[in-house]
Amino acid sequence: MMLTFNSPIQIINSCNQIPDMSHYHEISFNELLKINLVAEEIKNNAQILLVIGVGGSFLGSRAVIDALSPYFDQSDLGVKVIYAGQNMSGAYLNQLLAYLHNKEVYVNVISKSGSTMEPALAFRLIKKYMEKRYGAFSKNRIIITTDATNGILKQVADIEGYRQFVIPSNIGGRYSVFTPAGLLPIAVTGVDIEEFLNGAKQADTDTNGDTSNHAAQQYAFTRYELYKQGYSVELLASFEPRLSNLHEWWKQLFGESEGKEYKGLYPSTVNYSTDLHAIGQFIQEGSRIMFETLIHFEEVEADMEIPFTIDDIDGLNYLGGRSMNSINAISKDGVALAHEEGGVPVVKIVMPKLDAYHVGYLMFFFMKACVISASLLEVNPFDQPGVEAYKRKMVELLKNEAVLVKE
Ligand SMILES: O=P(O)(O)OC[C@H]1O[C@H](O)[C@H](O)[C@@H](O)[C@@H]1O
Repeated sequence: MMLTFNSPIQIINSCNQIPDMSHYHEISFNELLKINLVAEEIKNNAQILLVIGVGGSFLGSRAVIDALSPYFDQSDLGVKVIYAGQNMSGAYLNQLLAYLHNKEVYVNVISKSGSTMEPALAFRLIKKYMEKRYGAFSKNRIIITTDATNGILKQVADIEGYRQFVIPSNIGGRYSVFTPAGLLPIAVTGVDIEEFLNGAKQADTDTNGDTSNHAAQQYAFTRYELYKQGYSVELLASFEPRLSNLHEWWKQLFGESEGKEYKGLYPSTVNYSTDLHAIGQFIQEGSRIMFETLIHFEEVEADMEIPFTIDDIDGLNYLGGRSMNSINAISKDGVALAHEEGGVPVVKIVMPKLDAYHVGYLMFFFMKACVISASLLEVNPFDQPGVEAYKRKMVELLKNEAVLVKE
């Protein structure tokens, strides 16, 4: 991994208290074996794995699956992972049931607390659907990933006798992609989860040491310095469209970890080059509130070469013989130069290859940088009191309404 800064920030201090984060990626041999066995069973018996979860309980697996899957469905691809419980749309659930109709289905309900409204409601509906469709065998097709002892979902799983995976109690949702919450859905799509974990482990090793000036520390300090200079938005950008859900995962990670006590950078994201033709104008010449973090993977599989044509009617023969990825890489450099000139500081994160190992590396790097960054802001990276407030208000409103309807 290479981290470069177009406007280098001098890092004077180093962070002395980076907590040990090895438990975020360490998993026992038996647990890994169990995940791989269940993933194999799902692959052999289903076309669809329906993941029911929201926030940290689905953003991580969706990010990795999307980043490492082909763009277009392939008939021989095996199991397709789809999601529910990440919104409150009745139309979504209605159409989901119709979509599942003639496909073999497994369900993985993922909720750390076991009580989040969106997945709980979706599961109530899907449980009924699975029982109607598979009868007593539905028990084999529903897998629960939750806390080891707490929560309603844990109770339901025990009562119904569903198979269970544990999200360790000391790992919060947005940091849980290297636990069974992320690993089971990822494994089902055929991604090598051991390689994914190896990447995380290496990132952890590379960013350890109290005073060393490693990449996670540099990134965190740069963000902090820019924040102090009045840049209030960080724009995460990448050049491979299938990374757009990695952006969504990053958004939750940094947004929920830092946005509290009226502090924090607002995490925003763009996909290039698509968004250059939509929001590029604002970035170049709009309010000077943002800096940009560009992610680039040097090697992406299945590249294409630009063909020569005899007439060169479109005038593009000067690019003939070049690969699309190499042009994409130049566009990244062009973006960085133009935005820098327009007053947008640019941080570049360059990864050698888009594969399980490097995606694991990058995600762990971000997790570590996020914890350091929150400590610079002096906020707790592991809680989300603001979200709890929304949940309480919603339940209050729903309960009041229920009383009114009864009266
Ligand atoms: O896994 P769960 O307990 O259902 O939580 C799912 C999500 O719920 C809330 O929105 C929290 O703010 C998130 O941090 C969490 O990831």
